[in-house]
Amino acid sequence: MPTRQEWEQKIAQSLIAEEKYQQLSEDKKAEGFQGELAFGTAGIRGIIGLGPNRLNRFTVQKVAYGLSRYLNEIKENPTVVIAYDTRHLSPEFCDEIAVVLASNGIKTYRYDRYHTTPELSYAVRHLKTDAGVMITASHNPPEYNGIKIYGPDGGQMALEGSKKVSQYIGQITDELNIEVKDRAALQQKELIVPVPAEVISSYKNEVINLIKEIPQSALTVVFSSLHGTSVPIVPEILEAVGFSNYQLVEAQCKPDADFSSVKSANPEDHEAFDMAVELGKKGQADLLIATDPDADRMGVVALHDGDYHYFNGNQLGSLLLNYRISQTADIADRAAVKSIVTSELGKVIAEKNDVRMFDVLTGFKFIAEKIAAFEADDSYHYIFGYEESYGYMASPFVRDKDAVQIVPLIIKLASELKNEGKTLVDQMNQIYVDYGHYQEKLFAHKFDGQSGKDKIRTIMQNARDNAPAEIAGLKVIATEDYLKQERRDATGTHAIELPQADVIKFFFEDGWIALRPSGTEPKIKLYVSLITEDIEGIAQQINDIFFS
Ligand SMILES: O=P(O)(O)OC[C@H]1O[C@H](O)[C@H](O)[C@@H](O)[C@@H]1O
Ligand SMILES: [Mg+2]
Repeated sequence: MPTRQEWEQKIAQSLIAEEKYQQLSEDKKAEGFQGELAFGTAGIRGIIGLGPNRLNRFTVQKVAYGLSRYLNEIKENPTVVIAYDTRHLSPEFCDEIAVVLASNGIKTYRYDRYHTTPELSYAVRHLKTDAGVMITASHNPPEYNGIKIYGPDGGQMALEGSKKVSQYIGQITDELNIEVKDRAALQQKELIVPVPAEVISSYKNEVINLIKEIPQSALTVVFSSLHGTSVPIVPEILEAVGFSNYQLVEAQCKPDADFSSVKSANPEDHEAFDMAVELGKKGQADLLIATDPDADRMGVVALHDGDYHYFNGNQLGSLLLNYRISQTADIADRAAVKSIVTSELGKVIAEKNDVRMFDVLTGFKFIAEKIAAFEADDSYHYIFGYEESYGYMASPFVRDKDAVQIVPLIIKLASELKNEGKTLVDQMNQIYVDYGHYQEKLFAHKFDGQSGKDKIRTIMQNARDNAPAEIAGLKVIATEDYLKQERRDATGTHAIELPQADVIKFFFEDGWIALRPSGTEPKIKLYVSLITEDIEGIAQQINDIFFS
């Protein structure tokens, strides 16, 4: 493996600005050489910088070369489609990946401007390529970028495939000298070609076909792309389905790799809505909607009794699931899919409406796998999938979470409610009455660097070794350890039929908590899902037990 000195001698070819690198502290420089980038929940994600543990031209070429080795092993003349978001170096990384793939004989389609992650998922399916690549770090801070890799179904590559790609990447010993051919010659040979325009229009038509028409109402909306990829495509679709009562947060709807107007371009964070709230208040807008930079996550804030109410991902998922159930009443054998750390409320709603709810591990790739399984044995009709992390998918013309199809869907629901004199908050309260007052709270504790990784590991180990019989006064009636793949309850020990994952769940009479290290950010997460009137109080007590 190249030494740090060899890396520093080639900084001019790394796409990393030398003066920026020289301004870093020695510790920060050294972190770039501690370890290597690896697959997480959603592809490979890392800080842009110099070294094998950073995103730069050489590590991006290495991932591309590993992918090309994998694809050439499994397929004659494989093809790939690549898209990129509005982050730093996304277009440049897209170029580098296209050249490496094409240099290894792989025909590569690439978009010529930024596009959303759901459009990439769709392009894989529409062009029938063998893989897809999306250059993005999704909701992560601006100093990150990343590579999401997709399989032929348009879902993020499943564990088995990503393991093989990782093995090929690991076999590359000299990432500073990966051979590539001349880009112009590759384009000449049509080994690098633009994504046909009809792929873009065909995706939009699929969304329009899902939504049909948004009923006229007095509903008004403020929308923000948080400097990401969802503008112009979301406004174009809203106009196409007859909705023009929206205003864009203009300053935020311009691509900006520094996400300058927000502390974090993540709709999970309430501050991401600050400018939307300011604009919304001027005209008493009913809904404030924001998507994350690659437009696979959506957050919503609703005006109710004169105040703006922030929904969490579980609540939005429950509202949308309930809506999809009402929209698909004529379909038999319906199924919905959620992650194991997503609220129980969705399961109660589904099963009380004769819809089967399936639980999968965190990661939309597992929802995509479930849809593929339903199609393979024609067992169920998928109507909705979601995760508490603000990711939803209604119609499976894509196989990843898709904020572009969900924004018009939530507007359509809100518009229908508006005509009944109701808000999304009224609808949420009705769901609580009908199915149970499930409340959720998420604590995400950030621990950076290697010491942070060690601390997270200790917390998880401690929770396993000292599995409590009671937590904050709640009796533990069952424990699920997804690393051991076993559930323990009063009836004994049972196997968990899901792949291994570093997650522990403690169950109570009225809900559960889960502990899980994040796979996209240096965080450990505590998820609380309980029927309670005081989620803040009980959740804080539980958090203090594990994190004080
Ligand atoms: O909790 P994490 O591992 O950070 O993942 C949180 C979310 O990150 C990404 O958005 C993935 O696409 C989601 O599937 C996942 O739920
Ligand atoms: Mg995202």
